[in-house]
Amino acid sequence: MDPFKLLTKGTKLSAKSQDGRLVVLPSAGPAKTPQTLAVGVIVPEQDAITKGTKRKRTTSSSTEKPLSSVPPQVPDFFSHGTTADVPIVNNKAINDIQHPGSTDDTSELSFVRKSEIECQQILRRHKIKLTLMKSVASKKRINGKKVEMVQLTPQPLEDFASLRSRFKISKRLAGNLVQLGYTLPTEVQLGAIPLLLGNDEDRGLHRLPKWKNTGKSHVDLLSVAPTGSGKTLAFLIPVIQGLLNSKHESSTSEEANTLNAHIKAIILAPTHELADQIVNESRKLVQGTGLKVSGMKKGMRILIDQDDKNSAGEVDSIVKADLLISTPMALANVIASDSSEARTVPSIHYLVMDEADVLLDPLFREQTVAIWNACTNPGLQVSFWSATIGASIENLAQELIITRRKELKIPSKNHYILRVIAGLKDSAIPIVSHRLTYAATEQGKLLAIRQILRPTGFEYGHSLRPPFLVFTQTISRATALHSELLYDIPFEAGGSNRIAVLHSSLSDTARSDIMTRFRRGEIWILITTDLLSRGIDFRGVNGIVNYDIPTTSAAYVHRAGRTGRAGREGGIAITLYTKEDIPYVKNIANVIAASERVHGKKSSEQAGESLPRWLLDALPNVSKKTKKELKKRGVKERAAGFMGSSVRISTKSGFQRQLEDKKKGARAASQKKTLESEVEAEHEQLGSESEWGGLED
Ligand SMILES: Nc1ncnc2c1ncn2[C@@H]1O[C@H](COP(=O)(O)OP(=O)(O)OP(=O)(O)O)[C@@H](O)[C@H]1O
Repeated sequence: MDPFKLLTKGTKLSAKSQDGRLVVLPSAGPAKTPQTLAVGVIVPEQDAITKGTKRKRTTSSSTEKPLSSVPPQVPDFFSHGTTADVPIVNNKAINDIQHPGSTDDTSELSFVRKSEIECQQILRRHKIKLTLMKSVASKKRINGKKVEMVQLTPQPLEDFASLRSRFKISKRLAGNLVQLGYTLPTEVQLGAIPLLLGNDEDRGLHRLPKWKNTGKSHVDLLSVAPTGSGKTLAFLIPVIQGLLNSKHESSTSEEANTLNAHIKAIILAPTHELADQIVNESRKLVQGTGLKVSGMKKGMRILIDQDDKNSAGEVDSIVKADLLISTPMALANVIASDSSEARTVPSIHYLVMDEADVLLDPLFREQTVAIWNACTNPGLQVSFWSATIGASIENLAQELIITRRKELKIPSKNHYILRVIAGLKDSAIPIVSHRLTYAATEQGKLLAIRQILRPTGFEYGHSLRPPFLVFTQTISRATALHSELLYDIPFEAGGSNRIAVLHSSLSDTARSDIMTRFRRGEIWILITTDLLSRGIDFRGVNGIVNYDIPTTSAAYVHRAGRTGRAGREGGIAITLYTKEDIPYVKNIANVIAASERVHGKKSSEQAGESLPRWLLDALPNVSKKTKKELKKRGVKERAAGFMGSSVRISTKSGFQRQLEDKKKGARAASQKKTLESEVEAEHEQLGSESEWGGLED
């Protein structure tokens, strides 16, 4: 049966294949656990999480129930925090958290610290590594020796319920987490939240030689964790709790009104789409807390000048929010264009950089650093988050932290730069099935994508079902591919309405309209550029197609990471490559091989994957120079402005095109000839008419 026809009838797909077998639907289905890296972990069942009863010992692979026992699942494409994705939660627990005093207060629960060995075991099982970074460690000269990096053992966060008992987070925030269905932290949350919310003992800093207990040390954090592993929540919980603490403190001081008009935290993200998504996530978490979250919009101002105050001493025209989320460009422009002399935002206590490697890439670096420099508060905590942070970006981040502190004369005593890594650094998500497919030519790629759209011998779990994303190298290629595929979806399945193109040349309104329609499931195939490759969380996306190869391995990691979110299995990442791509494709093959090794597939041939050992060996290595050029310009034959026809997106072959051009030329010539002869005839007629002289009265 045509999958499109099936989907138009509604989203209530039966989980049975044609032969009547029960099948696991791809990543649109609910995740068993958001923890994707753990081995031999005790995974509490949902009931056990909320009722505190049954526990089950299992491994990540053994958590899978046998196929026959998987209950039929209803794909709920793109649902965001709706019932299909949210585990069953205990209403009593919500009530306890939201209505203090009505029953036992969870904050009364005492937290028992684990021994260092127990902590080490948990961290090892979850593949979490915490390091005190070189820049600070070497300065401290531990035991008189210059140390490169020091490994720390923090107290991990094992469940969200302990956020109240351990860190005394607000009842509202804890209640919102329960209501949104968050019970079990993902690996990055398990490792990073205690570092940001806790004290030196939680961070493991107290075990450092020469450590002096001066209360809570100041930490800045670099965090590297796989795509879809919940980094957003890992930075939002500590920031929101920090804002609530400072709101509570300032409400008792005289400056309360003025202080409350100031923004205290900034989150930077590279695209509007990602910034909007973080705004939405934050708003859900701050509900009922009294905190205000704002996304940066045109015409907003953030700096406070005395002139801005009206007669009542209130501040007009200034965005009144505790947390501001923006792209670097929008915010840097606002700061630069402000009329006040200082152009600093001293009220900022938290600066979060999501997709930090892009924000510190030359493309955005100037704006990002300008914003950072404007944050002059000595207590500023800065954190960097991404699935890929290379060594050069790590070093740059440390350098910038240290230089800023020196310039502002902030003492470095008790200041630490920490790094948390979940899983294998800079690698592609292992629960996704990665396929590298040779398509030979552009024509081959078109045929391949058409086959993906209309698969023959369709089988659940093997073919890529809509909804999915298709990535191209440039805007013009995205547009060309869209026009080419526009009528490929059968009319009964919604036809051309089901396929759309999204890129940065579209207006903001058009972009957000397409995003909404894709999230709602109205659009099934979204053709885009790298604009959507980072951070965007479409829960129900079944896979991605790299129509054009990504130009860096990091880009591959992020594009592939749009599927397999929060532990959802069954996602597919297909990369089509042509003969032009062969010199560059080894990068991607290496990332895939590393990811499959993480997933325990020792030999991909054995595992039946599409990346056999011989291919990996046969592909040429990519030189550093080529990598650089590729990053800058992409595959040059596909770059904007390249005139060659061999890489044009079109079903027609060059020969066919030539024939058509010839025919067109001949038709035009014959039309011209006809026109000329008609004109001539007309002239002749006019001539004869003039000779005739017309009728006389
Ligand atoms: N503890 C959790 N339990 C269940 N789901 C979670 C948990 N934490 C986050 N999620 C869900 O996981 C999905 C991915 O989260 P998020 O967008 O924060 O990932 P990310 O690590 O930032 O990914 P990327 O690197 O692609 O930006 C979201 O839908 C989020 O709601």
